[in-house]
Amino acid sequence: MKDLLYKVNIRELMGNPLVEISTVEFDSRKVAESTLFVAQSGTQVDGHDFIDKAIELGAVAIVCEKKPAQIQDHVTYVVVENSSIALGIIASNLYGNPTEKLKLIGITGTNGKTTTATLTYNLLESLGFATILVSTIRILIHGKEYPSSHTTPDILTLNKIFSEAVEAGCEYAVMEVSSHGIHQNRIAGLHFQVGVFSNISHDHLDYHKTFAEYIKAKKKFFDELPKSSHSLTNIDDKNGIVMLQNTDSTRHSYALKTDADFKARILENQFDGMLMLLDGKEFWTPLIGQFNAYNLLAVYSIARILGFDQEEILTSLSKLKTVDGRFQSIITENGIVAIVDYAHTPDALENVLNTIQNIRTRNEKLITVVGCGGDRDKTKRPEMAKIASNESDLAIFTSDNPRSEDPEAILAEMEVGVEPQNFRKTLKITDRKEAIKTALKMADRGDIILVAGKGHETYQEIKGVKHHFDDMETIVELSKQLNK
Ligand SMILES: CC(=O)N[C@H]1[C@@H](OP(=O)(O)OP(=O)(O)OC[C@H]2O[C@@H](n3ccc(=O)[nH]c3=O)[C@H](O)[C@@H]2O)O[C@H](CO)[C@@H](O)[C@@H]1O[C@H](C)C(=O)N[C@@H](C)C(=O)N[C@H](CCC(=O)O)C(=O)O
Ligand SMILES: Nc1ncnc2c1ncn2[C@@H]1O[C@H](COP(=O)(O)OP(=O)(O)OP(=O)(O)O)[C@@H](O)[C@H]1O
Ligand SMILES: N[C@H](CCC[C@H](N)C(=O)O)C(=O)O
Ligand SMILES: [Mg+2]
Repeated sequence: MKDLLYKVNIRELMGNPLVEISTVEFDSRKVAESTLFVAQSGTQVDGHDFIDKAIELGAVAIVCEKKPAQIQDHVTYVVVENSSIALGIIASNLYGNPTEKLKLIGITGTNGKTTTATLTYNLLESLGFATILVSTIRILIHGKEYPSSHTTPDILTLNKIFSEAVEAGCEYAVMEVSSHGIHQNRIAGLHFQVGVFSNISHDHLDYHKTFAEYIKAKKKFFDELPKSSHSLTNIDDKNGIVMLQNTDSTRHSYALKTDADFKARILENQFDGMLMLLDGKEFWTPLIGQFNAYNLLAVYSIARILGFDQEEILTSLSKLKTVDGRFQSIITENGIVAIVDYAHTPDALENVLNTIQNIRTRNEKLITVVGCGGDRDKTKRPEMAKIASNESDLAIFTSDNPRSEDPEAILAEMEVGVEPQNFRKTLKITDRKEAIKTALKMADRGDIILVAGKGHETYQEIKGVKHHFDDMETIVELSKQLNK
């Protein structure tokens, strides 16, 4: 117990500090013999209410913020100011402080985290360095895949997988840092070498309540970076400079539109790739769209900050392919261009549609199939419907993951955003497969179908139940069936 508490800010300790601990848990349902249980207050319940339950199941030590009314003699109690921060330090001690042995890069921002993190991982691996990736889609330890349940997992899981990465010989670690993760101290105690900010726009206001609070959550990540680390920000974003205002780390910037430490420009943008001028050098990439120019520039800047050579980075970077469900496209037998993209925020949807607008000839139809997730920020709904109907020749509104909500009610909230002149350009088809089928039926050779919102996801959650669903798979299957 004493070893686990090293560097924890203790207010009061009752009982034996030398008690033998077998494992640490923050969920009473997972407690077994000799567990140290950390009670945290949450968004649904308060972990302090489960202290007795944890002791019943075998907990021998408790870390908490409030001293329980009933103290049990055989149990050690440690009162701290903030138990989720204490949990971060304990988790790191438990697993031998793995992030001190890795060069850890954390990426935050509303959009582009998965893309930037995955491309950074792919770049480092292709440069010959064993790396771990922690992302929304998957966790990869030097090529070995593990499932991922959150964008930023809890701090015990993080330390566990980082310690496995150290064992597997990894030198670098790349992870997505979500605003929920920062706010809930899921990254407490991690030793970051580089912190990256991509952008901030409308999302998660159901959780953070105001945009100012959302910005504050993201900024906290940079405020807490140590002096020895580096921070990198996109200064084309209105809040890019704000993020680094109070950081002790060494600051770096990137931009397409303004002067910055790392600069790039798009020279040509087509459906099969982009020609860019990156830090003064011409460079071809199969990735598409301005948002990917930002992502690639961020990856390049990270690699430069880590000390890699420009030529070496560009050679490997130009070989990197798109990330699953991020502007993933196919051309069907009959020449329809179908694009699957994870755009699930107004900003992302606008970016993807603008990218398509910039490349298309306008002799073809653009059909967008899109929905909005249930139990998530409701203010996104009318905005996304407005953007889709404005920018497309036809917008089909359908279900994303309704979760516990009524799918029809979500669609009704989306439709509020459609401007009167666009009414005739919209359709509402609740069943996502039917919606995709209709889009395919209405498309002819050369037309473009964008299926947005679910990207790589392989399920659809309706009334709390997850069913198998894969946008790309559905498109391929239906286009064959319909001879399209
Ligand atoms: C709203 C939210 O973020 N919730 C996360 C949070 O749970 P919570 O604080 O609400 O937990 P709670 O249910 O109130 O319980 C409080 C405490 O009591 C404990 N407890 C609870 C019940 C019990 O019987 N015994 C017990 O000990 C819990 O373990 C917890 O420590 O902490 C949990 C453990 O880390 C997370 O699994 C959980 O994620 C939920 C499932 C979730 O859906 N989160 C999403 C919104 C999320 O985090 N998304 C971001 C990405 C967003 C993005 O950028 O797009 C992510 O990083 O994935
Ligand atoms: N740099 C960017 N700026 C704006 N939009 C982007 C950017 N990169 C990607 N997008 C758009 O946002 C979508 C999500 O991208 P990505 O999965 O990389 O973001 P994320 O930040 O990981 O999202 P999440 O928070 O859901 O994990 C993409 O499918 C694309 O439409
Ligand atoms: N990480 C995001 C993903 C949203 C993806 C979208 N398909 C949805 O289900 O709303 C969230 O949990 O808000
Ligand atoms: Mg992500």
